[in-house]
Amino acid sequence: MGRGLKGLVKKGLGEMDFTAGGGVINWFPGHMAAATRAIRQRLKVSDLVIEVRDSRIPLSSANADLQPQLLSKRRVIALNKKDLANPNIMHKWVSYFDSCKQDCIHINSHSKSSVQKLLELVELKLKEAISREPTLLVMVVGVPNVGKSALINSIHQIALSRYPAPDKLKRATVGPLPGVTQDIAGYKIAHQPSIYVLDTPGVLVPSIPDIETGLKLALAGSVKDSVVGEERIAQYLLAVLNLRGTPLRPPLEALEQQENGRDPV
Ligand SMILES: Nc1nc2c(ncn2[C@@H]2O[C@H](COP(=O)(O)OP(=O)(O)OP(=O)(O)O)[C@@H](O)[C@H]2O)c(=O)[nH]1
Repeated sequence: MGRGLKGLVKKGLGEMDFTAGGGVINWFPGHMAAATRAIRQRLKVSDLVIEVRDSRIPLSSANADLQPQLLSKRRVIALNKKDLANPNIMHKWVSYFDSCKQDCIHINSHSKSSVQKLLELVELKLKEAISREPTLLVMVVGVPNVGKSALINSIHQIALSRYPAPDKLKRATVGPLPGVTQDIAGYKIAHQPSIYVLDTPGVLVPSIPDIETGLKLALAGSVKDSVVGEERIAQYLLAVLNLRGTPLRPPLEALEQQENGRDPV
C-alpha cells in the first residue's frame, strides 16, 4: 500500500478511538482457541504445510501466532483467489516471498489446473521425504474464508481422477496420531508412499494486531464486519478506491455508448 493511503487511514481511523489499548482488536471466538490447539498438535506430525492466504492481502491473511511453528516446517504458501487479485501486483509478492526464501504460488482454488500446479510443487518439496516414508501428511491451514475447503475439494477431484475405481478414495480417516486424540480426516492424493492432505478449520489470532489488518480481513470476509464496524469498513474501502482512482461508476463515454445501443469498449 502506498504511503498516501497509510496516511489517510491513520488520519481517518486514528480519530476513531478504536480501542483504548492502542488499536489492538481483542477478539477471539472460543471455538478458535480449541481449534488452534488441535492444529498445533497436528502440525507436529505433518510433513508439509500448505498455508492458504488471500492473494489480495498476503500479509494480513497470515495467522501470526502459527508463524513460528510454520517457519520450522516444509511450507508452501498458496496465495488463493488470484482471480480476484490485481495481476499487476501479484508478481511482486512472488518476488517478496522469494527474497524470504519461501515457496509461494498464486492459485485459484476453483481451477483444477491451478490446484494441479500447487500439488506439483508440494510433491517436489516432498521428494526427499518420499523415498524414506511410507506415509506423508500434508496439512492445509489458513485463516477463515481464504478458500481452504474450496482447495480441498479441488484436491479431492484431482485425487479421484488419479485413481481408477474402486481404488478411488473417499474422505479417508487418518490416525490416531501421536498426541492427537481426534482422528484426522483427509484425502489421499498419492500412494507408494501414501500422501494424505488434511483439512483444518480456519483460525485467527486472539488479537488482530492493528485496525488496518482488521479492516482488510473484514473486507476479505475473514472476520465479521461487526468486529471492526461497518462504517469504518465503508470509509476504508472508499479511501482505498479514491486513492487508487478506481472508478465507482462507468465513465460517461461508456454510458453514452450504451444509450446508443452499443457495447462499451
Ligand atoms: N473467486 C474465488 N473465490 C474463491 C476461491 N477460493 C475460494 N473461494 C470462495 O471463497 C469463499 C470461502 O471459501 P471456503 O473454501 O469456504 O473458505 P475456508 O477457508 O474453508 O473458510 P473457513 O471454513 O471459514 O475457514 C467461498 O465463497 C468460495 O467459493 C478462489 O480461488 N477464487
